[in-house]
Amino acid sequence: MRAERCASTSFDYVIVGGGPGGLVMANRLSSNPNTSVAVIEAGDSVFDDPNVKGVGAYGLWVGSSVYWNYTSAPQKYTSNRQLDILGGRALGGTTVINGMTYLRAEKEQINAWEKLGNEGWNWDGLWPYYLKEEGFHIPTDEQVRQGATFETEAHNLDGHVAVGWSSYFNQQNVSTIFRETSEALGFPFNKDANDGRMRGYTVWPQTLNATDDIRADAARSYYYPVAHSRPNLHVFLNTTAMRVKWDYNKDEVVARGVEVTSLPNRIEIIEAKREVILSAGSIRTPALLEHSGVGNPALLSALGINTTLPLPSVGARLADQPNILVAYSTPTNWTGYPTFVTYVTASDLFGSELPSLADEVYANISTYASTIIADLTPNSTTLKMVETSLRIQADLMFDKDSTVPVAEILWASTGNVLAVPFWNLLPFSRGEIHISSADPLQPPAINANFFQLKIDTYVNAAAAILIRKAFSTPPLSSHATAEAIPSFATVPAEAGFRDERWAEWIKAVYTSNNHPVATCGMRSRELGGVVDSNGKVFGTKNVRIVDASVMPMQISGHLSATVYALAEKIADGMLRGGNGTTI
Ligand SMILES: Cc1cc2nc3c(=O)[nH]c(=O)nc-3n(C[C@H](O)[C@H](O)[C@H](O)COP(=O)(O)OP(=O)(O)OC[C@H]3O[C@@H](n4cnc5c(N)ncnc54)[C@H](O)[C@@H]3O)c2cc1C
Repeated sequence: MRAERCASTSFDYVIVGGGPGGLVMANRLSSNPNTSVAVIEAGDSVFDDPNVKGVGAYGLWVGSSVYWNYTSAPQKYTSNRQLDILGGRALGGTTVINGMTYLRAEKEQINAWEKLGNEGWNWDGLWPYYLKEEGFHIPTDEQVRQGATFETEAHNLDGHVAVGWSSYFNQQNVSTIFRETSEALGFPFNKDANDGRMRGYTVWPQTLNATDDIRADAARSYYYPVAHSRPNLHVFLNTTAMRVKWDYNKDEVVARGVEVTSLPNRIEIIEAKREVILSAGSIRTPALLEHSGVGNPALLSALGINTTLPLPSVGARLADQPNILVAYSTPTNWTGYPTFVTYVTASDLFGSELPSLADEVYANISTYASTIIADLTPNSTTLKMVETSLRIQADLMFDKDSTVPVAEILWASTGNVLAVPFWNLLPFSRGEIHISSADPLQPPAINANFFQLKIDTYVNAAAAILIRKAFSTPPLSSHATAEAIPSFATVPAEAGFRDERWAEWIKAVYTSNNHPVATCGMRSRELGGVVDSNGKVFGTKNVRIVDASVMPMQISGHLSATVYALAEKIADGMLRGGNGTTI
């Protein structure tokens, strides 16, 4: 199936980016037949691409054109390493290449969004939209025997995104091993981590159609089901937005459309009668704003771009996660596709050392904020703004009763390897994404400043130590032959979480977890927000952002479930009127 080109170049809503954010908006806004909607997507349709749609083909898209293959800026805290940073480039966005993990967030993390000045953005406010997005497939009896569990109240059977377990899950045979090991270590079995409580050992579902093992990407979920019945919804494929074009009135800047390029040298304006909605993702949305003259005036003028709207926080305060792998050799040949994870809190990781570590973190918050600001483009934010959000994050992590997971330990088994990718879910380090050329077709500079702050290394080191403990705990211990990565020669058994040998190894091997957020954060203006609680860009009359870039803080879940939900909430606000109403 293909999305068609369209002769018209004027629509009520022009949406840039066909990922989960953009396609939820397209679907909901075009539900009114009198409202015309255009989606501009740089990539192609991958509806029939076997390397995308087949669940068993995961990763076969590597080397194809369905993704943006960025290289990060040199990471100055890790020997200037440059990392691969990926993003989907197709109708469906990054959901056409992602790992299909469906995991939402911890309640208190979403509640914290409200503390940043976003009225109504709390767990209870987002919950109906988590349900609305989901079309849950109840696991088969065989999948239940293999470990799949769920709480009925946490799921909806009728929504758009198919969520369930594939037939590859049936072939795995490790569920009880990981579960019993996690329980022996004191982690409770969590029947369903999608209900806002994530801690413990859990079995997660995936965004896939369980009947036929087909990936449920955003296009398959929100666009193709309505594509033929909505002549008012148009998708421009292989079309790249270059900048927003403006009209001016006295108080606010007004978008009149988007300048795009499609065929070589073919440049046109797609006009927006009501709104422009930017959904190009955490990496490209801030870049688009900057190419449109919205951002830090000093940065823009250095590139010869006139400032239409000074908004220095655009692109600032990027938060991403570092991904690391521990691996053990095993005599068994493991099969299937396990989906098991243990979510651990700071208390789980640091035990009796938690109070002193928490004291250390709180005592250093101002220093953390100063370090972050010193690494950002000058004047993008203030000490108070950064300190406020770091303190909220510290409270989430270090309260003695906190249930917020700070690390994800993902149990994978394949062939003769027991692999355990893991990551610090909530690093304190912050970076930025800014354009470095006046050419909108050039990618921006992406700099997460990984391991800017020592506390981030401690969390990863403590998680690695916990994984080692798991491999010496039955029943897992009886299946592991030797530690292959990092090996006890590289990091000796006695090394604690503050040991420099952990830090050295972690910094040498980590990759980006590809979960960038907060580059156009939803926060009050006083706290350096780029958008308000309706997704509206401050100072504009009719530009909204609806994608992962508005998430003001990192979450412990994987991002797509929350991007779908936040887009559903913003769309609902627009359709209901009130503050979310468009002009
Ligand atoms: C390798 C990888 C694995 C992941 N695994 C998981 C997982 O297992 N589970 C999970 O929940 N999340 C996962 N994620 C993250 C998740 O998929 C993304 O966070 C989510 O898709 C972000 O949605 P978005 O709408 O913000 O942007 P995107 O999904 O990135 O969509 C943005 C779209 O905008 C288009 N675009 C960009 N610039 C322009 C332009 N100038 N003009 C026109 N179009 C443009 C892009 O081509 C893209 O299609 C993973 C991410 C990666 C990279």
